Amino acid sequence: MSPSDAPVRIAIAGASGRMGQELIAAVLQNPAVQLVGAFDRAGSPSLGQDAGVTSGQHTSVAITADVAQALHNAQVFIDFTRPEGTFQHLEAARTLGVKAVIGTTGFSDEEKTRIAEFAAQNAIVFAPNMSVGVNVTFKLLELAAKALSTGYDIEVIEAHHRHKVDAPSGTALKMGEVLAEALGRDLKDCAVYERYGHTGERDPSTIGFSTIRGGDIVGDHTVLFAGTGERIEISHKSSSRAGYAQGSVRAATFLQRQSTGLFDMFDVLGLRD
Ligand SMILES: NC(=O)C1=CN([C@@H]2O[C@H](COP(=O)(O)OP(=O)(O)OC[C@H]3O[C@@H](n4cnc5c(N)ncnc54)[C@H](OP(=O)(O)O)[C@@H]3O)[C@@H](O)[C@H]2O)C=CC1
Ligand SMILES: O=C(O)C1=N[C@H](C(=O)O)C[C@H](O)C1
Repeated sequence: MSPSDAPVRIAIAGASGRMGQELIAAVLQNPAVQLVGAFDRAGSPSLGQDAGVTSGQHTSVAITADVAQALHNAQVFIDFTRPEGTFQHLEAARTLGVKAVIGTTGFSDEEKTRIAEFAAQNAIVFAPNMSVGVNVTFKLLELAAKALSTGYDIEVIEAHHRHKVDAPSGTALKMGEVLAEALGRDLKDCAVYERYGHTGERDPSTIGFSTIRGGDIVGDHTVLFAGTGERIEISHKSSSRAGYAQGSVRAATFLQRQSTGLFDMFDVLGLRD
């Protein structure tokens, strides 16, 4: 086996989280990658457990709160945590030369700039949605927005589980950016995130966002183009988290061919124009 064929050595941040567990399962079943580290924050009840426990597998990797120890043998770490955690992990990874796949959402614009600065040293894939289907949906939205640029009001509607802490979802915001760019607008100027009371008539230049939170909804996104006498809806619905995890593993193997730079799933999937 040549070094380039060797499995990519992966560490998982937020190892006991919903995505952390899904990622560990995806890594354990994919021979192109190898689990070498799993970490979670201090105080997590999962510390010391075998990382494979939820997948029903025994691994030689125990979940630790020691980020440097979890990263020391890794080539890439995959982070689905919270923005403040992601930056702590990026700091540790910088000194060790470890690349990153970041799926965490809820970053401010200033924080996104900081991620780009980290990527100048070690390559990063950063995307609010790692599923192939959602990234293809972004392309469909671009096409639809260009074709329906006048006479159609655009609304982005998203629904997620009751535990989600950020709104609108990172995916919904990215959809807004794709739509605004296709229409030659700036999302900052045309997004409407709230409506209440006497709102006045709808401004046709706006892109509206609606957020639903409840139960165990994995992640639904719909963009509505509402015209006169017709409506077009483009929807993506996730029924499990497997697609996010498999996309993340694909992103980690993509990083094998990159030393520095900031990438997203369009780069990983070959969808960039
Ligand atoms: N890009 C994509 O495709 C997707 C992105 N996401 C995003 O991934 C993130 C995680 O989602 P999900 O797995 O559902 O969330 P969970 O809350 O289930 O998991 C988050 C994990 O990160 C840990 N964590 C929380 N805060 C910190 C911190 N400050 N430092 C270090 N670790 C921390 C949690 O530990 P503890 O339990 O102790 O709090 C937990 O282990 C969200 O931002 C979500 O939007 C989710 C799905 C797909
Ligand atoms: O928190 C989640 O669950 C999800 N978060 C991502 C987002 O904010 O877009 C991706 C997916 O929708 C699931």
